[in-house]
Amino acid sequence: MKVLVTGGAGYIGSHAVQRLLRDGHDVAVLDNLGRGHREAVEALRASSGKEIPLLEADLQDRAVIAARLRELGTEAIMNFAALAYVGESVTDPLRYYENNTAGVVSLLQAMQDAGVKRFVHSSTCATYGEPEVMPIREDTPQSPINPYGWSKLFVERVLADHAAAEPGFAYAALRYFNVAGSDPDAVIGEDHHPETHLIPVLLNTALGKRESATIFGLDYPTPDGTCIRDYIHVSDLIDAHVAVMNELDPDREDRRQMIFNLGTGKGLSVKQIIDAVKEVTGVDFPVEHGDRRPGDPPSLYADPRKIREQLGWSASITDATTMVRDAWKWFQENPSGYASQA
Ligand SMILES: NC(=O)c1ccc[n+]([C@@H]2O[C@H](COP(=O)([O-])OP(=O)(O)OC[C@H]3O[C@@H](n4cnc5c(N)ncnc54)[C@H](O)[C@@H]3O)[C@@H](O)[C@H]2O)c1
Ligand SMILES: O=c1ccn([C@@H]2O[C@H](COP(=O)(O)OP(=O)(O)O[C@H]3O[C@H](CO)[C@@H](O)[C@H](O)[C@H]3O)[C@@H](O)[C@H]2O)c(=O)[nH]1
Repeated sequence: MKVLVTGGAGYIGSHAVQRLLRDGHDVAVLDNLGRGHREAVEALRASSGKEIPLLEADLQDRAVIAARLRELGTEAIMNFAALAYVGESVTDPLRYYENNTAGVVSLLQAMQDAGVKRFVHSSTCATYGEPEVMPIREDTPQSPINPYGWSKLFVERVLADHAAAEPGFAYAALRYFNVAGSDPDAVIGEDHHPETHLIPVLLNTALGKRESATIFGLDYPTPDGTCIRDYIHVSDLIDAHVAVMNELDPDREDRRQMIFNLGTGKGLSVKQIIDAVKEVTGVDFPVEHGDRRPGDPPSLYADPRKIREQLGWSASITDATTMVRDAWKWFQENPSGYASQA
């Protein structure tokens, strides 16, 4: 298939590009490089020997994107482009609604202009907010607790309404839990600025780039007092995207709208992740005990049954050690991250 990957210069999107190329798809990238890395696309070009056209554009450049979609003959879009800092979304909500919500509306209009019918979208478990009952099912009520989560939930609504009005359109909204790990061959990796995600923060500490790491809260109602999350390896996450994209079919009622959680179903605590990072890196870095981070629910993990029952897909990696080991390889080989920092 001819696939456009938006946000393809970012962490998760670049892994999608890599996998789609390996599967023989014709892949192009759209990214405004605001938070992505040209070097990620260059590394993929070098390792694959493929050209990988990079369209440096914003989701809201409707006319430019529509023209490019026609030119490329694009058949499906995987959309990873978004701003994704919860704290920033609280201080600058309009930017999040403009980029993450209005941006996707504009992208859908460009798709409509160019007649592209298949859309796979990055949603998030942040759309559920703080559910009282675990595990989280797809029909668990969605009630975000920050503008980032709302900006993504609004897109789910836009997609449902658009699909209802346009029978030729098929989409998936995939609600990711905590994405972790990276390409085991370390061609590409995870490089956010600033970095706030637990595993890369710990790896930076193991590398000596930070003096210590901090556990945000040890008084949660969990077995070891630290927060529990559902970590899914980025390779598994992308595997699910490919499975879903292959099934999307505007002509089949049961394949026009697919909404799935993407997690392993297994909860891991912050302390368990720290133990895995210390074991994999062999570095006993200092860990401080800090206060709770506002807005962090004690425990979030998926019920991953729906995608297993409907598509036969489930995550193959459920242990923290493998996720950390793969991420660590890229960190060791690229201690300063990608060469030019976005
Ligand atoms: N990392 C996680 O654990 C996680 C969890 C749930 C959902 N998600 C979602 O997955 C997606 C990818 O996350 P990531 O961690 O790879 O983020 P990332 O910041 O590494 O990648 C996002 C990419 O999108 C690009 N981008 C952003 N807005 C754009 C716009 N308006 N036009 C063009 N390009 C734009 C950025 O330059 C960047 O390259 C996001 O939609 C995020 O909300 C991530
Ligand atoms: O230095 C740190 C960083 C994180 N944590 C804790 O580690 C857990 C995981 O935190 P983090 O890696 O920041 O992920 P989340 O806050 O769970 O959010 C991620 O996962 C969400 C979906 O689950 C996405 O929507 C967000 O974009 C993404 O940042 C949380 O309990 C944090 O309190 C620490 O204790 N210390």
